[in-house]
Amino acid sequence: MVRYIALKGLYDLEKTIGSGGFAKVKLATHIATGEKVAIKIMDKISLGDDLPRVKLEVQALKTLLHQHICRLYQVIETDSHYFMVIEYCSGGELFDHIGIEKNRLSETESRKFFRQIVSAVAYLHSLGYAHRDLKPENVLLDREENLKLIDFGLCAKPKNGIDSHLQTSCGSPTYAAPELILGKKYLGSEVDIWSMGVLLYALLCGFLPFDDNSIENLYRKILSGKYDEPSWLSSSSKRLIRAMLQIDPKKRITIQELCNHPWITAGFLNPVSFVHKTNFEKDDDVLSTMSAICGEHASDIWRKLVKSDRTDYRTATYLLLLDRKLRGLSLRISPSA
Ligand SMILES: O=C(Nc1ccc2c(c1)CNCC2)c1ccc(F)cc1
Repeated sequence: MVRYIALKGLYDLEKTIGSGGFAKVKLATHIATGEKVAIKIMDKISLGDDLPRVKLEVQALKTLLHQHICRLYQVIETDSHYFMVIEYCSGGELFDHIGIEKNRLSETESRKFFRQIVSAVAYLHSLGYAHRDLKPENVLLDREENLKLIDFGLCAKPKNGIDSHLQTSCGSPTYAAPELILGKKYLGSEVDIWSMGVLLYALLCGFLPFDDNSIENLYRKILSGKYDEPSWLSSSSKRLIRAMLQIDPKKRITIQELCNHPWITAGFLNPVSFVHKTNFEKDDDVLSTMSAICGEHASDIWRKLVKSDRTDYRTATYLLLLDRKLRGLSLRISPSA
């Protein structure tokens, strides 16, 4: 096992659970609490001019506190690497959960997951962010099958707010909106709606609305806006998918309309909503557990936490203990911490 000095005494690295373009994700144990975490390891050389994406993702994840967005616990930077310690999603990718045999979900199960995606994206947009890379690989499940969005490396927070235009072409074409692949100016909120339409279609159908091995054919299909509507789709599902996969972004359903759409609210008492959290709450049990071990007063620990940049080991320990408490587990911490 490759040893990283920067993690010594803090995290024990285990198996690799993902590897993308310039990042490798490894399962690890946070030594002080014994909790599992995912550590995204990026070496600065292979990052190249993608380096700003890391800072963007860190800034976004530090701000975003939502039950369906993967939590950032700690960031460690060395001369050669970045380590992002993120919430571990032991259920892996949602679409692996759908599995091969079933290959698609029922309307009810699709709705359960899709409402969680809509809640996370509505929260993102309310803070002026757009994800811009919504795709199955970025939708994971935790141990309780709660959905978690990851990979905010492409997210954007346009300086003049979510309604100002972006231009950078990014994300994978299969899930990209027509205006994005045409290189037009686009609104992050509108391209996220299109990508969520592709995700909803994949949940309900078990395959993609636009797919082709040749990039030109794929583009042609996306720009045509034509896709199959399998017989098993209800008319309400078809109406919602059509409203999301509108070629003209101005005709596309908005995130607010989506939260209240009849298909989304069917069987539920209320529209999709989200809580506007941007600061974590003070928890006295967690603070007293930490103070019992490290000898500092709980009030001092909290003061340092609030003043910190929220990406140090103390923050990770606090948040992981808070997660344990919210899961009804005992608050234990090993003395070596
Ligand atoms: O937990 C993550 N990935 C993960 C976890 C479990 C499994 C996988 C990925 C894939 N194989 C099945 C088990 C994860 C969490 C945060 C992140 F930014 C990137 C990845």
